[in-house]
Amino acid sequence: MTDIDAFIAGLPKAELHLHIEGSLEPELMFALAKRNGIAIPYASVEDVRTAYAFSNLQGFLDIYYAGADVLRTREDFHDLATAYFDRAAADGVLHAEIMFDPQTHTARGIAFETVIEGLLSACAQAETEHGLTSRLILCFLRHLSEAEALETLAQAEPWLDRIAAVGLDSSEVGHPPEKFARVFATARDKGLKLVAHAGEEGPPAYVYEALDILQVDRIDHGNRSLEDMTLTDRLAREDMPLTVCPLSNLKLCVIDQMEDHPIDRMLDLGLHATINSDDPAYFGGYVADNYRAVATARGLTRVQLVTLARNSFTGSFLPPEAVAAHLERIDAYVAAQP
Ligand SMILES: Nc1ncnc2[nH]cnc12
Ligand SMILES: [Zn+2]
Repeated sequence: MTDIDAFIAGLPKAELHLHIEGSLEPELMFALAKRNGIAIPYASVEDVRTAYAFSNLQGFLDIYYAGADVLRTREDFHDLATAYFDRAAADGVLHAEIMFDPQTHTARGIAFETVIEGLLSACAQAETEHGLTSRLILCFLRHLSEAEALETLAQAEPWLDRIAAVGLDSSEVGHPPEKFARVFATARDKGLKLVAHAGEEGPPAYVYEALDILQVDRIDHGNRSLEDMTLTDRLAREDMPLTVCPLSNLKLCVIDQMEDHPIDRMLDLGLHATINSDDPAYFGGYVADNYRAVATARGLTRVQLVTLARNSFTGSFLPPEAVAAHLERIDAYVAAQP
C-alpha cells in the first residue's frame, strides 16, 4: 500500500451516494439465487463480471434491475446492506446515507415493508458493530410516472420518521426533474430532505430544475453543471453539495479516462464536491477505491483529499453537532500523520 492509499483508508469519511441495490456483489447474487431457488442468466461469478461492461447509463440500469430480482425476503435486504456496511467500515466510512429503490421491488410483488425492515435492521446492526451511523434515502424511479412516485411515498408513510430524504434516480434523459415537482413538494411538506440525480447524462437545464423546481438539498453527480459557468457560480455560492462518483463516471462513459475526471476542477471552482461509490458492485470499487482512483489519476494532494472528506460530513444530513465531531476526528487524524 502506498502512503496515499493508507492515508485514504484511514481518513474519516461519509458516503452520501450509494444505491444499496448497486452493492449486490456477484457472489451474494449467486448465494441469494440459490437460497430463493431462482434461476439467473449467468453461469459463474466471472460470467457476471464480464457482463458488467457498459457504454451508458441505460445499459447499466437494464442489468442492475435484473440483478435485483434475487432480493426477495427481509433477510436478503438485511444481508445485502450488512455486506455493504462491512465494506464501508473497512474503508473508513463513519456515516452512510443509503439510497434504495422501492419500486424495483414492489413492482415484483415484494412488500415495501420487507425492503425497509431488512434495511433498517442492518442499519441498527452496523451502528452496534462498527459505530457506523446511517440514514435512508427513498429514491423514485424517474422512468415511471409521478402518480407511481406519489403512491410509493404513501406506502412509506408508516416509516417516514426513519427515512431522511427522497431522491430521484434511473434513466435521466427524457425524464426531467420537473416531472416530479408535486411529489417533491409533498415530501418537503412532510419534513423530508430532498436529493436528485441531475447532470449525470442530462443537461445543465436539469440541474437548474432540480434546484429551482424540486428545491433539492443536494445534487447527485452534477458533472454536466461544468458546462455552464453561471450554474457553477451559483452552486458554489449556495454551497450546494455534489455527490460525485468517479468510478461510476468512468464505467458509464461520462468521462473517457480517469485522467479526465473534473474533481479537482470542481474544488478549484469552489464547488462542494464529495466522493462516493454509486453502485460499487457494478463499477469496480467502494468509496476508498474511488478516492484512490481520482487521487492517482489527478495527482490530488492530501489537502484536497481532506477537503473532500470534510465536504462529505458538511454535506450530510447529520445534525450540526455530529458534523462538528466528525470534523474534529478528521483534524485529529491529519495531526497524527507523520
Ligand atoms: N448512476 C445512476 N444514475 C441513475 N440511476 C441510478 N440508479 C443506480 N445508479 C444510478
Ligand atoms: Zn446514483
